[in-house]
Amino acid sequence: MDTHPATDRAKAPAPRGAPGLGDGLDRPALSGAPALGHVVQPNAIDVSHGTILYLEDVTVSFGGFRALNKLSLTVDAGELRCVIGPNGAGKTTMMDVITGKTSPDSGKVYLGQSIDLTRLNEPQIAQTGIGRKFQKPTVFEQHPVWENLELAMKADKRWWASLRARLDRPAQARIEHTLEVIRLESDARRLAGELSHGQKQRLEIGMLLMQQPALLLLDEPAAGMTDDETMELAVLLNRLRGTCSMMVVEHDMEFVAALAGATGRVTVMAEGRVLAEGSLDHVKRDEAVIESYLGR
Ligand SMILES: Nc1ncnc2c1ncn2[C@@H]1O[C@H](COP(=O)(O)OP(=O)(O)OP(=O)(O)O)[C@@H](O)[C@H]1O
Repeated sequence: MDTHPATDRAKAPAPRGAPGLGDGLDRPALSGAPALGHVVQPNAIDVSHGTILYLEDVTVSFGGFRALNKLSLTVDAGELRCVIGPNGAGKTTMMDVITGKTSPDSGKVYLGQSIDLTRLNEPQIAQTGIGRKFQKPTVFEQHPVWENLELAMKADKRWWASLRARLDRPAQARIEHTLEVIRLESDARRLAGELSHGQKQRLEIGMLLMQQPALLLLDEPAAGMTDDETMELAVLLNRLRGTCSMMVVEHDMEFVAALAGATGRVTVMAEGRVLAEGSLDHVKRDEAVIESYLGR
């Protein structure tokens, strides 16, 4: 934490304004990440200190109630971070703050070293490369799977210049590659509305991937899935490691175990702050975590 501009401004002062925004062609991307291997971003999010997301002492109050209470947390570039915690711990509120849906009363929220997210509005934050998936899948049900991905790519302004009425070869290749990643190759021509819940969830993740996010926020993506669908989703997210950084809020502990493995960091939130952090084994043994969340 002490290497971040929020605490070490002499080394790398955070610029004023909205860095990396403007004509929609210069959205920053995580430097070093292949982003599905298609577009090289001219302006990378500065992850030179290894941090993609930095929250320090973030407080959000609703009336007199503190949903976030001096929350401090960092996510490393390329990391897949699982966040768990009891109902009302502030997990969704944290994601709302990161994406600009909710403004914090106080605290620092940075993407990389220099992008102060508290100075940006929701659309600007989406342009910085933060993608968010809500619990319920939102796909275009009346359109085929392929078109869903195409529409998602066209929503990304950087592609307007290169996308004509017909997709050029590189654009088609991106869609084909994403179909393979989300394992829906054989469903490309089916209407999205005909897909199972698990397939729709994977399609929506694919739609987010078409926008080449640097950081993906996933809010209970396994909710409502069968066991098989849940494990297939875990395989997909594990495959995305190195492509983008991810933060996954989840209650399903088997899913969390499949994502975190033996060494992945898990954050436990309670009462608007971090209660414990470390490997899944570590937090499972933490007395405070057992008390407030996991039970005996
Ligand atoms: N807009 C709001 N107005 C008032 N209170 C709110 C608002 N949004 C959230 N809260 C409260 O803030 C607290 C944290 O809510 P939040 O949804 O962030 O928790 P959570 O950890 O995501 O819970 P869950 O696991 O149930 O989704 C809760 O007590 C909730 O009732």
